[in-house]
Amino acid sequence: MRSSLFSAAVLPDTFATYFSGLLHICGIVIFPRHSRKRVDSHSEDIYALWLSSRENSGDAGGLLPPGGQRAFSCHNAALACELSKRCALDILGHLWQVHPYRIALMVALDLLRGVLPAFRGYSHAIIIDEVQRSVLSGHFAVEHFMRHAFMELLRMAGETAMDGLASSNENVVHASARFFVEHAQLEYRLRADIPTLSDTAVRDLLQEADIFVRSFNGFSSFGLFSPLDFMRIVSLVSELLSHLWILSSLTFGATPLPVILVSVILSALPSMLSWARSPPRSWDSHTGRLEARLSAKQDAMRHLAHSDAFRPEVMLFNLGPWILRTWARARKAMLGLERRHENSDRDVFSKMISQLYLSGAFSAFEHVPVLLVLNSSTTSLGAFTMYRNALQSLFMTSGTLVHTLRMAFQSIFLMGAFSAAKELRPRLEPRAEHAVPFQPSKQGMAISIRNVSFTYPGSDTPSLRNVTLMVGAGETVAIVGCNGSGKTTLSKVLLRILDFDDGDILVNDVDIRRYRPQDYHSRATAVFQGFSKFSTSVQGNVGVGYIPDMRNINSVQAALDLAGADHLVRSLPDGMQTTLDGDGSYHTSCEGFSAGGSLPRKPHGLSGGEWQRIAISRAFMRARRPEVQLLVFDEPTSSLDAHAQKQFHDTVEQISRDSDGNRTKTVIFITHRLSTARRADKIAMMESGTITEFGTHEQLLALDGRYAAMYHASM
Ligand SMILES: Nc1ncnc2c1ncn2[C@@H]1O[C@H](COP(=O)(O)OP(=O)(O)OP(=O)(O)O)[C@@H](O)[C@H]1O
Repeated sequence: MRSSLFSAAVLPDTFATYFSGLLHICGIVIFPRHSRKRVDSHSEDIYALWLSSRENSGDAGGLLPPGGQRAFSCHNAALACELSKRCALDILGHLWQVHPYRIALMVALDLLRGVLPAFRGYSHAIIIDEVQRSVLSGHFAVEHFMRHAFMELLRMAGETAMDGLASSNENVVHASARFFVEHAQLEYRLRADIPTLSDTAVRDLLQEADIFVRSFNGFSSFGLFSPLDFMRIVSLVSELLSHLWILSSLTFGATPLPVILVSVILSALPSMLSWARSPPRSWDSHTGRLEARLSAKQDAMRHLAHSDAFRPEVMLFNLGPWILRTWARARKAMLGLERRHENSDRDVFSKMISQLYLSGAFSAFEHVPVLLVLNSSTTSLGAFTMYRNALQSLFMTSGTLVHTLRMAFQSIFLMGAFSAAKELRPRLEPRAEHAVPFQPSKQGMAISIRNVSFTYPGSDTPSLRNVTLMVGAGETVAIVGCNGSGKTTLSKVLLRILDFDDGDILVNDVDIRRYRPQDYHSRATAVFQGFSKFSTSVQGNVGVGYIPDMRNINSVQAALDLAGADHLVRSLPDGMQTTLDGDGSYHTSCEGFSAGGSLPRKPHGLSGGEWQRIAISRAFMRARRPEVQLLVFDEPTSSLDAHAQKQFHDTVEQISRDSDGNRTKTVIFITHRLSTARRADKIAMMESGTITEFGTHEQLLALDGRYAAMYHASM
């Protein structure tokens, strides 16, 4: 199953190689040889490693639920190391390519910021010592004191500026990382077809991958931890080392003055850089509205990508690239706004004043009363304070480091899920060596179904059993039968929405499995039984039937006219731009999905028949196109009145012929109305998942079987 689902992971670049080597060394040093061997022998790819981590939950044989915390065992640690080697580089490598200097700056600043608390301690100690000296000698040296106070202020300003520089740099890198992971998330979600999604392990994988993506927004179930937060480990380690250094230098009597000077210089440098940055730009109320609209647009696209309800339409009409494009445009625009926002906020002076660590400075003086008590002591109070603070910080930093490492450990498995999801190969996609381009035929699709069987995953009863059906190019075939006899399932198998377990389907004499789904789908159109009702404008609802013409009012109007929905649209308050009350969870104006720029209107409800006309219009958006050779209608007129039904069938008849009256499209429609079925060239009678009778209306009546009985009963 694994080899068919996943393509080979593509790694590494130079940056990746460097980290890979580093992690490999960690693997050799940290983890015992026997646990590494277990990983090597049982896991060939990222998916296997991820799966293995779920199996090792410690529960009696059970799999961890998606998002479940992995136990910190030797085996899991080895898996984490292996996963890091293979996956961390995927994201970091991408970021490195986009922002090499920013990443380098980020690491450098994190290292520096880790050392700052130690310098802060030194600086405070010097001031305290100065106060101690003044009190003990009875002589208050104003110049000395002022110099130290000035140095301290400079240090604080430098520290604040460095924080500002670090956070603005991190924001840019973070925004890129978020774009990268969210784009990848949409891509793998849109790529996953229904057969792939029917695998529960794949669903769990996608769920964990989604948690990972959310961690970039700070919504991870493991807290605010994303791979970028791994940098915090660098910072914490450098802080830990600096405290250790203070403790050892105090213990061995080193002088703190040079350290303070280095601190001041290092702190002042980023401050200068920060001041030299570009001036703030404006941020008006219009931007807020724009931001809300962009955010709604992204939500709408995400919803389309994630929702199972829309999946058949998304697949058939190949909405994936359009969804990705629309989302990416909105996301990029949003990032641009955020950048503007951030720039306008960058009033360095006010930020510096507001963020100055004044309480830290004042805390240095709280020891003065202690000094008065200890005024006979020969011990420097500054050294005593610094020693005590360094010790306290050492413990606090160690605690934070352990906590951060634990979060990082859990995050690695989510990252594994994300990387594996990116490699997910849809089940309907043929292997490259087997794929062939669609073989068109002038008369429409010739379909040959032989002994096809199919059972829905998780079901014991086959929904299709040994189905055999021959549909000639340009023929119209009606499929009839009782509820649950397998008609819809057969139509979805034919449309490559579902796969089949056994048998063969040839389309224009080629195995249907050799056609790429996207290629095949572009040759067909359909009205599904449970068609999607998008909560957007009429234009958007119809336009998704053929994305290139979505914004073309004339094309949309022509499709509405063909479906007899023109009267309906005229009666709506905003005509084609009326927002409909569909079954989506979003009510928003999306690009091409409703009136651009305006706020969402109150959604307008439609009757079942009216919705059906909208769905038929959607199918008609592309039905007339020459490349479309198959029209499938699953109960398209179940809610339409008799006149509308006749009109629909007349239109289909007209669409399926060229100007000379020759058939150019094959039509398959599923219906319970036998009076309608008799219009077809041939009728297939389905019972319990198989075709029991097949022929013309007259032939089936002459057969006097099940169809004849149903027909007579319906008259
Ligand atoms: N997602 C599913 N999972 C499991 N079984 C399913 C699923 N969808 C349909 N089935 C089952 O497959 C069988 C055929 O269903 P299908 O929808 O193809 O019937 P139908 O002939 O189109 O029925 P109707 O005339 O009511 O639309 C039914 O027994 C149904 O319960």
